[in-house]
Amino acid sequence: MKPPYLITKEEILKFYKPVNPLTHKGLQGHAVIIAGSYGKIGAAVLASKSCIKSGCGLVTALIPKCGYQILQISIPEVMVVTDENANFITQINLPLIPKAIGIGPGIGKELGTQKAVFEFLRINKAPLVLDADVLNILAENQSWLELVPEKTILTPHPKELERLIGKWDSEAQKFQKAIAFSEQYKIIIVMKGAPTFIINQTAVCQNTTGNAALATAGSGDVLTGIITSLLSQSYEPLHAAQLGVFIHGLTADIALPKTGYQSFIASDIIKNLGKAFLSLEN
Ligand SMILES: NC(=O)C1=CN([C@@H]2O[C@H](COP(=O)(O)OP(=O)(O)OC[C@H]3O[C@@H](n4cnc5c(N)ncnc54)[C@H](OP(=O)(O)O)[C@@H]3O)[C@@H](O)[C@H]2O)[C@@H](O)CC1
Ligand SMILES: Nc1ncnc2c1ncn2[C@@H]1O[C@H](COP(=O)(O)OP(=O)(O)O)[C@@H](O)[C@H]1O
Ligand SMILES: [Mg+2]
Repeated sequence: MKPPYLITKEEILKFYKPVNPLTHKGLQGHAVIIAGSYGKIGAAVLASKSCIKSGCGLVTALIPKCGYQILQISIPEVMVVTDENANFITQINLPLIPKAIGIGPGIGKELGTQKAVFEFLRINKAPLVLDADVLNILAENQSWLELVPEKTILTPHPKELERLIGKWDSEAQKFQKAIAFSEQYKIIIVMKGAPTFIINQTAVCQNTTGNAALATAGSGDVLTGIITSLLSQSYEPLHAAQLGVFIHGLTADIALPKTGYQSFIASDIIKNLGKAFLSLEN
C-alpha cells in the first residue's frame, strides 16, 4: 500500500465551495436522516441537527413515532416524518425526493427494521451515507451489499468494520481487507478512529484533525449528519467524506482549549461547526 495522502486544509480548499450569495434553501439541497429508536432518539437529534448546521437547505428526519415531539422540540428547523411503529422503524416511505440520505444511527436491528432497510435499498436512488446499525444489518445480510449504490459512503467504527470485513491480524491486513471490500462494492469507507482513514478503492487518505475529546457518545452520529449534508450540497461523495471528517475533527481542535477532553460532548461538535467552517475561509 502506498503511504496515505493527508487531508489538510490545503487539500480541502482545492474543492471547498463557499456558499453562493444568491443561493436559496432549494438550491442548498434537501437531506434526509433516517435514524433513532426508543431510547436512541438522541442519535436522530444529533444527526439531524449537525446536518442542518452544515449548510444544506432542508432536512427531513424519518423516525419512529416515539421520537416525534422530542425531535420537533429539539430542532424546529428540521421536518419530521414518523413511522407507523412507536418504537422502531418498519417502513421507509419518503414523501420527497432527497438529494442525499444518511441512514443508521440508533435504528437498532429489529426484524421489522431489517426488512425496511432491505426494501429501501431495493428502490432507493439517492446518494447514501450508511452508519451504525445499518452497517450491522448489512454485516448480517452480506448479499444485500449488492444493492448498495456505487460511491456510497460507509462510516464504520472499528467494531462495525470488523463485523463487515471480518477480524484482522495486523494493521496492514486491516487495510488490505478494507481496500478489497471497497473495491468489491465500489464504495467509500470512512474508517473511523484516531486518526480516521478514508478508503476509496485503492486510494487511502488520512485525516489530520481531531483529538480524544471526540471519544464520546454520539460523535459518530454527528459525523453522519455532516457528511449527509455535504453530499446533499452536491459535493462528490469522496469530497463530502473528506470535508466531513476534516470539519468534524476541527470542531474538537477548536473547542478543546475551552472544554478540555472530559467535558466535550457530541453537542459541542455541533456548537463549533460554525467556527470550523469559518476557519476554512480565512
Ligand atoms: N444518544 C444516542 O442515542 C446514541 C446512540 N448511539 C447508537 O447506538 C447504537 C450502538 O452503537 P455503539 O457504537 O455504541 O455500539 P456497537 O456497535 O456495539 O459498538 C460498541 C463496540 O465497538 C467497539 N468500539 C467502538 N468504538 C471503538 C474504537 N474507536 N476502537 C475500538 N473499539 C471500538 C467497542 O469495543 P470495546 O472496546 O468496548 O470492546 C464496543 O464493543 C448505534 O446505532 C449508535 O448510532 C450511539 O451513537 C451512542 C449515542
Ligand atoms: N481518540 C480519538 N481521537 C480522534 N477521534 C476520535 C477518537 N475517539 C473517537 N473519535 C472519533 O469519534 C467518532 C466516534 O464515532 P462512533 O464510535 O460511531 O460514535 P457514536 O456511535 O457514539 O456516535 C469517530 O469519528 C471517531 O473517529
Ligand atoms: Mg456510531
